Amino acid sequence: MEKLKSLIPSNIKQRIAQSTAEQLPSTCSSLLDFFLSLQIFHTAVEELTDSQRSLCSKNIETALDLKQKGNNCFTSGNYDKALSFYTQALRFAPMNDAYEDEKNLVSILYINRASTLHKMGLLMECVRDCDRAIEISPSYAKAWYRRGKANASLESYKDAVDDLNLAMDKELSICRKSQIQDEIDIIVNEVGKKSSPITKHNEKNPGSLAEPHLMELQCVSTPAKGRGMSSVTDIPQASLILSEEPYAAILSKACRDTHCHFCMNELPKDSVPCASCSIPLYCSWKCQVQAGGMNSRISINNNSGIDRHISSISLASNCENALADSNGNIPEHRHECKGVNWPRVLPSEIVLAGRVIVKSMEQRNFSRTTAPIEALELTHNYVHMPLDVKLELHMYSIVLTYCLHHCSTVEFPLAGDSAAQLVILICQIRVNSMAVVHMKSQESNWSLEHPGKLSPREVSFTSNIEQVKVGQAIYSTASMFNHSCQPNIHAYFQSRTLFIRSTELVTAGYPLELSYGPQVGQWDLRERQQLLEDQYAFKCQCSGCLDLNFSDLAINAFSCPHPGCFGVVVDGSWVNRPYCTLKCPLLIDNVKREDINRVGRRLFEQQDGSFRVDPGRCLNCGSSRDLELSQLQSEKAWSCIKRLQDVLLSKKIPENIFSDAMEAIRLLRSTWHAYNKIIAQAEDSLAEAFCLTGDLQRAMHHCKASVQILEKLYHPKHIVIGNELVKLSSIELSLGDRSNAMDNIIRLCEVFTLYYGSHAPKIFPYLESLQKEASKLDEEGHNLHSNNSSEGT
Ligand SMILES: C[S@@+](CC[C@H](N)C(=O)[O-])C[C@H]1O[C@@H](n2cnc3c(N)ncnc32)[C@H](O)[C@@H]1O
Repeated sequence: MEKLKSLIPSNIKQRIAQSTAEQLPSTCSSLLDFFLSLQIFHTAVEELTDSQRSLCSKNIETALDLKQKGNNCFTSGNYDKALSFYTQALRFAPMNDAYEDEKNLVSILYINRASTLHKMGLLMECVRDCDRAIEISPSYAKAWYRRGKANASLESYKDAVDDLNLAMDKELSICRKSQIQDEIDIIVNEVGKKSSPITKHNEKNPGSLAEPHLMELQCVSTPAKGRGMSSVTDIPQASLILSEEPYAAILSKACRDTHCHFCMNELPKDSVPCASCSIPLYCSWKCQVQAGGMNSRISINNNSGIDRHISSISLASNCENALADSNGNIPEHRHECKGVNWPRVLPSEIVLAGRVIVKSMEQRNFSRTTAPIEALELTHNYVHMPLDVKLELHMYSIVLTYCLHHCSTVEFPLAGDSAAQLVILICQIRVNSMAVVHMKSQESNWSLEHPGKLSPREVSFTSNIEQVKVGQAIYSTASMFNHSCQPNIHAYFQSRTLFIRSTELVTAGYPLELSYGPQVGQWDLRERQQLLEDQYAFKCQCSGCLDLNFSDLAINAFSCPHPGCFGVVVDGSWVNRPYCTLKCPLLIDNVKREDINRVGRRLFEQQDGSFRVDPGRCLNCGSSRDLELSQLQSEKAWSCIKRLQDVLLSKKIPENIFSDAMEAIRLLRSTWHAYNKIIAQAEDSLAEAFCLTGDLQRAMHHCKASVQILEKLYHPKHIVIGNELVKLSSIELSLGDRSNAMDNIIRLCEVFTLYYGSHAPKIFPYLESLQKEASKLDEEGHNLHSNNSSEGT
C-alpha cells in the first residue's frame, strides 16, 4: 500500500484532499484509472483474489500432514496437541472428496477428534463430533461405535445400545463385530435395567435469550447532534428497550482462533471449519451454515434402515432452520468463501464494508441507481477527514471494489462509482459501527473453602472484570442513538445480539443516549472530549459536558494544603473551560452534588457571576499549592503503584514492593484531593495485592476506601461500583463478616440487574453463588445465635 501511495501523482492527491462526498465518483474514477495502468497494482490485487495462489484454500496434503501429526500425538497420549492438530486438519480437509472406501477425510478427522475428546472426558463434544461424521458418512462403523461408547459414558444406555447395534451392522470385520457384541452385552447385562435417560445432543443455539420489550422508540431530530432516539412513552429503569441482530458483523482478528466467526462466542473444543476455505471456525454447523450458506452435510439415504435412529440426531433440522431464515439474513461469508486471500489480509472494517455492500445488493436487488448509502441511511463525516485518511479510504475502496468484482457470487462493477460508494460506506462504518464486547469468562462458583483465607479461585473475584472486544458490527436501529457522557441507557451483547436497557427512569420524548466510551466519573471533561474527537470526530454536546459536574472538578484535582479545608486546587487546564461562559444561577441549577458547595464555593463568588479559577489556589479558601512540586512528588509515588500493578500480573509480590506502595499511597493522599481517581486506583491495586498475600483485613480496608471514592465520582448505582462491590463482598465473605457481605451483595445484585436485567445471572454466573454463600453464612449465624440463647436459658 505504501509503495502504491507513493506513486499517486500530486494532482490526484490534491483533488482527493479537497473532495466532498459529491465529488467522490470523479476522484475514485481518476485513481482507479491510474492504478489500472500500473503493473504493481495488478500484481498486488491478483495475489489477493487468485484462489490458486491462496494460502486459505482447502488442501488435502496439508490436511493429511496435520492428521498424521494428530495421530502421533494421540498415540503418545498428548491429547491436547492431538486435538489441536485434528482441528487444524479439519480446516484444510476438502469436504466432498471421497478418501477411503465410502468415507470422507472430514468424517475420519471428526472421529479421530471424537476419540481424543472421549479420552479427555469431553463427552458431549465427542458425541457432537460423532454426529457430524455420521451425517457425512452414515455407513462409517467406527463413528457409530465411538458414539455408542460416549453415550454409554453419559449413561444414555438406550442410545448407546442403538449406536453399537448400528456399528455392528456396518462393521465388515468379523473380529471387530464380536468385540462390539461384547460391549453391547456388558451394557445390557450390567446397566440395561437402570432407567435410561433419552438424551438429545442438540448443537448450541447461540444468543437465544430474549425478553419482551414493549417500548415504542422514535427517531427525532436534535439541534446539536443530528438525529437521535427517544421513547414515545415513559420508560421505567432497567427496562429492555431494544434487542437487535447486526445488519453485518465481523470477528476481531485477535479472536480468529478462539471465537466462533459467526456468533462470536468462545469456540468449544469441537469447533467446525468453513466448508469451502480454511479461514473461519464455528462453534456449530448451525453457525457455519448461517455464515457460509452451506455445510458439509451429505444427504442421508432415508431408506437405509437406520433412519429412525439417525433422525434422532438433530443436526439436520438445525441446519435447515438456519438456511430458511425468514428475516432475510444473507450468509455473510459466502462471497469471501473461495479460499481467496483478501478476507484474511484486508483490515476488518474493509471486509465488513464488503459484507454490508453484498448484503444490501442482495436485499435490494441492487441496481446502479440504488446506492447502499441510501439503503443504510447512516450518517458519515467524509468531508471532515484529513488528506491521509481520505487517500487511504480511496485506496482501500478501490482494492475492495476489485476483490468484489472478482467474486463469482457478486456482480459488482469495477468502476469509480462503486469505489465511491465504498468510501462512504467505510466512513459510515467508522461513525456507526459498535465494538461487540463480551465479558471474559470467569469462575462461575464462589464457595468458601477455607474461612479467613482466599483460595486462588476466589482471588479471581478480587481482580477487575475483564472485557474482550470480540468483533465489530453495524446495528441499523442502534446506530441512531447519540452519545452522552452521563448515559441513561446501557448496551451489552449476548453472542452478537445487542441489548439496550434503561439505567434510570426516562420520560417520554427525553433523549435516550448511551456512552460511546468515556463517562463522567471515569475521566474529566478534557479527556472525554479529546477521546471522542480522536475516535469519532465530533465535539461532544451532551449534558454531562455542558454542565459542571462535581466529579469533573475532583477527579484530577489536588488537595488544599490548609489543614482542615476540603477544597480543591485545579491546574491551568481549567482556565478556558466552556463553563466560563455559564452564569451562576444556571450553574447552580445544574449542579446536583451537595459537596460542590464545599469544594467549589468560590466558583460562584465572582462579581459578574461568571466562572473563574486561579490555577494553584484552593477554590474554597484560596490557599496556594506549588503545582509543579506536587506533580513531581505524585509522579514518583505513582511509579511505585505502577510497579505494584505490574507484579500483580505475575501474582508474586516481593515484600519491599509493599512498603514502597504504602509510602506512595500516603504521599498520594497528601497531594491529591481525597476524591481523585488516582487514589481510587492505588487503593484498588493495594486491595488486590493484599488479597494475593492473604492479608484480608488490610485488603478490605483498601477496597472500602476505593469504593468510597468511586461513590463520589459516579452515581451510587453505577456498574463500576457494582464491580468493586464484587471484590469487597468476596473479601467480607471470606472474613465471615456476614452482615456487611450480605448488604453489599444485595446492593451489587441491584446494580447488575439494573444494567443487565434478566441476563445478569447468565453473564455473571457467580452472582448466584455469592448470594447462596451469603445466605449460608447467614443461616450458620442464626443457628449459632439460637444455640447460644438456648444454652443461656
Ligand atoms: C452513531 S451516529 C448517531 C446518530 C446521528 N446523530 C445521526 O444523525 O444519524 C454518531 C454521530 O452522531 C453525532 N453525535 C452523537 N452524539 C453526539 C454528542 N454527544 N455530541 C455531538 N454530536 C453527537 C456525531 O455526529 C456522531 O458522529
